[in-house]
Amino acid sequence: MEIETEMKQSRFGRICVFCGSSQGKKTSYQDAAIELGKELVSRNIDLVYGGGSIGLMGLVSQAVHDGGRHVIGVIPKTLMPRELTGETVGEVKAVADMHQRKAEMARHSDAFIALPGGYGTLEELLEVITWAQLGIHDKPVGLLNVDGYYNSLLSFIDKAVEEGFISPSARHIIVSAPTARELVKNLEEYVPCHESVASKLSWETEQLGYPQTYAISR
Ligand SMILES: CC(C)=CCNc1ncnc2c1ncn2[C@@H]1O[C@H](COP(=O)(O)O)[C@@H](O)[C@H]1O
Repeated sequence: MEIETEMKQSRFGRICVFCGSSQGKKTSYQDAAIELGKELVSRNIDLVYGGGSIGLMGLVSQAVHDGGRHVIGVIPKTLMPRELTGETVGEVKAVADMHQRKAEMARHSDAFIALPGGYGTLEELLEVITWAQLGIHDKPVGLLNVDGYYNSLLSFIDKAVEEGFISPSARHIIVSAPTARELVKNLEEYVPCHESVASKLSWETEQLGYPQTYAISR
């Protein structure tokens, strides 16, 4: 029988987490960030995130670090002073700006997960969904819908499908679940099925700075 602490096999080496630089008003958001960190640890997965110790970003990174997994914080030079974003646990990757930060976070990860957050989180989430739609990557994108926080976003996306602005196959890019355990399990089983407008290889150099021979997906 599988015991709770037993290490689960994962197809992912590293997952990038987008989340609020604030903690949110409900403790369930904070609990979910810690729970997600522990879920990654239990599956032997390392973390890539935006760096620093503020908000949910601090909670998830601390949980992964405390569990003994590697943490990479990708942080623009202008946000590096500790009084702005707090101390980053684990490895710090300094980048020139927010655009390079997102490319680096994507480049180093095998999947993406968004916890509750604000504009920054939404922007990061929608960008990796758009990149998946265009075929820049084929990495799974998960939404941790804690206490229905993202219900209205998911309804809006369904409306965009109904109104003909998002194709039904592109709707399936987003994998959502209410708990970290269910979400990571669903991401492990995810098979990309949307059609992309350009081959992955042709985008790798342009968007992610890869040489053509480098394989993004593991
Ligand atoms: C006032 C000040 C300098 C705050 C520092 N603020 C930040 N520090 C680190 N990452 C951030 C910050 N603001 C946005 N981000 C990025 O955007 C997301 C959080 O933005 P938000 O709180 O959801 O909108 C994170 O995933 C992170 O990658």
